[in-house]
Amino acid sequence: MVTTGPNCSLTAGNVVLGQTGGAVSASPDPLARIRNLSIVAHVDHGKSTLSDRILELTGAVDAREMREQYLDSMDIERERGITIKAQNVRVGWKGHTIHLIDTPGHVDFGYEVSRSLAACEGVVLLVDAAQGIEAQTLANAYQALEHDLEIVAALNKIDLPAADPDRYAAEIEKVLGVPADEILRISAKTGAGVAELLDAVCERIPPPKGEADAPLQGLIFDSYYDQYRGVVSAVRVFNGRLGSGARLRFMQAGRTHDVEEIGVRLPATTPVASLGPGEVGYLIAGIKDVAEARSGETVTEASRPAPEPLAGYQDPKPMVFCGLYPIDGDEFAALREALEKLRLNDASVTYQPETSGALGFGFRCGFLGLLHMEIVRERLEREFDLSLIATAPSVEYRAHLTDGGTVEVHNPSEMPPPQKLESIEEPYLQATILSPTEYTGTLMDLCQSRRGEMVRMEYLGPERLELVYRIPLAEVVMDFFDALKSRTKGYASLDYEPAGWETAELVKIDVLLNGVPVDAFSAIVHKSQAQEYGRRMTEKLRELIPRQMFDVPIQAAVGGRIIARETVKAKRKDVLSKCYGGDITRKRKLLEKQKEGKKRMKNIGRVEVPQEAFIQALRLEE
Ligand SMILES: Nc1nc2c(ncn2[C@@H]2O[C@H](COP(=O)(O)OP(=O)(O)OP(=O)(O)O)[C@@H](O)[C@H]2O)c(=O)[nH]1
Repeated sequence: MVTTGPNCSLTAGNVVLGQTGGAVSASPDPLARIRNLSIVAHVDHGKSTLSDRILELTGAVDAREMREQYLDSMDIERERGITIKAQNVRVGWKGHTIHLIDTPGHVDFGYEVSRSLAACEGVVLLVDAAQGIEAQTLANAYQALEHDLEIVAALNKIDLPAADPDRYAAEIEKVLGVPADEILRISAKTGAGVAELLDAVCERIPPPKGEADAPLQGLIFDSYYDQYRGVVSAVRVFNGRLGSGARLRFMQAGRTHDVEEIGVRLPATTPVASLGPGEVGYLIAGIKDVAEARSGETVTEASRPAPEPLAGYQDPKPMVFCGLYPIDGDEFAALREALEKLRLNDASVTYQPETSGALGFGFRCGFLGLLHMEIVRERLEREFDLSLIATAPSVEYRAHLTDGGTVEVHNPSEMPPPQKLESIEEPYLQATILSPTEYTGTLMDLCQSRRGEMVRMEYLGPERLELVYRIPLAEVVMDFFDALKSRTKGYASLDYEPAGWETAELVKIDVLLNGVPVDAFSAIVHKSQAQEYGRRMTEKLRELIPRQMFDVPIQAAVGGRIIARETVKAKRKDVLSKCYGGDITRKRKLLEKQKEGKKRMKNIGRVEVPQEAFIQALRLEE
């Protein structure tokens, strides 16, 4: 398993790391030798690999026991090779104590990135030496600058034959203003240059500032639920001292809790008596719900509270919604229980019960983004052993009514009828795309076909381009990312941030089977795309719905007007006609099978629709 570094001992509440480690309490200025930093990088540029190498090099984890990507602990993270939950660990390097704060790499978790950065004085900006700057590199660099952090830039993967560090160092200098000769060159895989990187971190990133005697102000920047300990939060102390016996006030949630344990990760969790200014560790305070200890919370002492919380708290708001239904209707209670448990760990998921004529009882769930949605669904299926149908993802709309009221619409069924509607607003994003210049035309085409408006176009070098578009979120949640990748052979990268609301001409489409609307297939789309959506959905359903004893019309309608129609022709033969009379056991088997299949049929407008048809049809966008 894990060792806690060479000569690790506990003194006076602070962890002192010997040999390579730095003593937080031994120095005259306890803050001078602390460095708090985060490694930020575009996805796959090697952040986790570098974290692993640093753990190994500083002796925090024994090389023999090193698992790949030590800090990514969730199964799904490991399989997908992405980091979802921020982790943080304390290591020692040449007399310094370094807190390494691991930030999530995906845009869906942007707010968590921002909170993690608020706990740091600097970042290591890692760039793949064979690919150069990508969209998230820019987003990360801008965020670091916004938080006023020192940027230590490093080109990674210099061991690759395709690496061209000189070229990309020049690119970084031009685009981000970091002098090329200050950019480190490393290989997180072989370990080359990693020691020099740690030296540069200690030299260039400033130590934290803070008042030990002031009232306590600690920033919670991550929380997860542990089934034995309750909520475990990552905390960075800014002022005062967080002591193990304290009664804490969570300033935003307005709750008081007693500290059960505080400690640091080396990376093994190691309790300490207190954490002083500039220090990073974990906090357990008998909390049962992560919503009470969200990222961005400020903790202070109940007996001597700080006059105000630290800046910048924000409630994460779901951006993407979908209905989740158990394939087996009997699993509804199990799904509710699973969602309750999952939410203890992930306060950003929202859910409320809903009923669908076609799919039965389920929940309308809200997510931070598409990847978040996929992860939650996968965790529900995997960790709670459920089989689920998800309806097409949608965004939140604001419907302004003729009587002056406003309704938030998370589901096509909540859309007010056209005669009551004054206008509808939809959420927009500012999307930044980085791509080789040869794809400029096809990318502009794509953005325009998704109702995007160009904000800016800039050359980052002779062969690379930055495109910035304002684009409706609804257009991005569908399959924008896949389309972007396939049109550019995977070379373009995307980052985005919320950019307000705009009025749009949106309509609700209903899909009718034999004259009966099927709520699961309703959608809100832009007027210009209604025809296309209707045509595709009806065509797809014609293929998926088995023939019945009569003709089945499939129609798409907008406010009572039919915009597309297909027909499933009546069948002529029944199943038994295949069995030329003779073999009775075979006939029986066939009838049994048919009965089995029927159990999984839904009856809509006298039409028998197999469960599978719903699943397939809802995959329309893939
Ligand atoms: N050749 C080579 N490959 C590397 C190096 N560093 C990382 N890789 C590989 O690059 C891939 C991505 O590395 P990760 O460390 O998972 O990247 P990441 O930035 O943590 O990715 P996310 O957690 O998804 O943001 C993996 O296959 C690594 O083995 C390096 O220095 N050289």
